[in-house]
Amino acid sequence: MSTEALSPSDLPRVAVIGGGVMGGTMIAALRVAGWPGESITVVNRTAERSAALAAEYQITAEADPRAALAGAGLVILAVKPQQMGDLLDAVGDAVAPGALVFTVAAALPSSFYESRLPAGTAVVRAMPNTPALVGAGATSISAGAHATEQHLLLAETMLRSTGVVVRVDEELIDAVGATAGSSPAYFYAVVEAVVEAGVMQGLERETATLLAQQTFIGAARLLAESGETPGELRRRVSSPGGTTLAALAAMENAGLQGVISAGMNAAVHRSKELGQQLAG
Ligand SMILES: NC(=O)C1=CN([C@@H]2O[C@H](COP(=O)(O)OP(=O)(O)OC[C@H]3O[C@@H](n4cnc5c(N)ncnc54)[C@H](O)[C@@H]3O)[C@@H](O)[C@H]2O)C=CC1
Ligand SMILES: O=C(O)[C@@H]1CCC=N1
Repeated sequence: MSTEALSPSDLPRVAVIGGGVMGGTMIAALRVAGWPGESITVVNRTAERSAALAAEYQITAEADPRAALAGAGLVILAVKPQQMGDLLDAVGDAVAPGALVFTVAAALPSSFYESRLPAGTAVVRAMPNTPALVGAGATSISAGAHATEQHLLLAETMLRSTGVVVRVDEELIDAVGATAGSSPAYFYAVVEAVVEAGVMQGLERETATLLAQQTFIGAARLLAESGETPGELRRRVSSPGGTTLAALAAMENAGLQGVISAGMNAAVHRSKELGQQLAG
């Protein structure tokens, strides 16, 4: 399965099981990467969502996961970790010989899949994030026991339109989840907090929202396009004896770094806890 040389007609048929936020994002990635719509089948618990994805991406919606899995060389699993065991117990035996199983679920180790799939099935675990939908994602991939370089290349081919992709050892995937998978939510929470504080300082909510959103988008673009470190860009905002240093000192006194570390520790802890609970 060499991916660099694959033409669209050679790309494996794909079954996407779970068409929610991340399943939809992966379908978008496949289409941008060149997979023809007719080679992609989505199975979702609610038929309305499958039909909406089928219409948006010109793919096939299927109610029966076994029918979708038949002949699929790439299987994308995008259900919640709590839903994965039941799914694999019900249809894992229908995964075609030689297929790559690509999973985006947090918490569950590749051994969880390998023990529920036909012997020797290749598994690649990914930890994507929602900005993948706009080509600005940050995703890690990790090989399971039977996944080869060719399988990782296939995963990278699929993800190439989604932003940055890094390979990590599976033992680090919980750290990636805390750093990248969950991070968009921290960011949105900070934007919300800045808007609330701006309103408390007297701004109209609409004005505070416009200013905060544009500022964060602009700051992110400057970080991406200037080539400077976050520290250097922070210093350029912080005039000696000025307002920004007063704000940053007050935030640090209130425990900014500690709050972020505590949040990320909680994300890693929850992932390990969930993995242990579900793996039994
Ligand atoms: N949302 C995010 O930012 C990220 C999510 N993930 C992972 O992606 C996975 C999916 O998460 P979301 O897309 O956010 O959840 P979601 O709830 O939006 O999507 C899950 C979908 O799976 C469907 N589903 C459940 N059981 C099914 C079954 N047996 N057969 C077919 N469809 C079934 C549900 O109807 C739902 O549409 C999770 O395992 C999560 O850990 C990973 C990284 C980031
Ligand atoms: O919240 C979650 O469990 C998933 C994994 C990373 C982002 N969303």
